[in-house]
Amino acid sequence: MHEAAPKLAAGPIDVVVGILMKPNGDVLLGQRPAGKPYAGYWEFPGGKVEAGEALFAALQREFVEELGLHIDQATEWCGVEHVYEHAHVRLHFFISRAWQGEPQSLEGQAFAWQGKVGVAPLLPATIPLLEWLDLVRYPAYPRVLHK
Ligand SMILES: Nc1nc2c([nH]c(=O)n2[C@@H]2O[C@H](COP(=O)(O)OP(=O)(O)OP(=O)(O)O)[C@@H](O)[C@H]2O)c(=O)[nH]1
Repeated sequence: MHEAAPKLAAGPIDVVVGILMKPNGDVLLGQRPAGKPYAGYWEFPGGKVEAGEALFAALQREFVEELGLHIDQATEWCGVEHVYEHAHVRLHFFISRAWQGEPQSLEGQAFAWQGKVGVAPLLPATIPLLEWLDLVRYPAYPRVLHK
């Protein structure tokens, strides 16, 4: 008799996240709307990558859907993997300093431009990013200095 094959753990879900950064270092955060896991928590805008979709295309799509913004250019910044009780996610964080339009609340969510981030609570996997942001906030990143 064969034993039942062990259930394979679901692989991580790819999520793209965009940090819009103004020249003065302010970044845009949104509050998760009712009905989603962690409703009311603050996050950087973004969402799940669809099957076969390129990361940057997914980022552009999410910003159009959620905020009515067009992202012209973004830099892939860092990746964070996190296991929540509802999902195992692999987050791909981008920084964009080039977009068109003003954010609109297309999903009824609140949003806020923040220098030192003062909104709370933040999604757990996003909390460490706030400290790392200070590394890239003011100079154009990456910046190479010459003698
Ligand atoms: N957008 C965003 N998602 C984040 C961040 N940090 C973080 O852990 N996540 C996680 O990444 C996942 C994003 O999924 P989502 O449910 O918002 O994606 P979505 O907009 O495509 O949702 P949908 O499935 O309702 O269409 C969630 O599990 C969320 O907890 C963040 O800073 N921004």
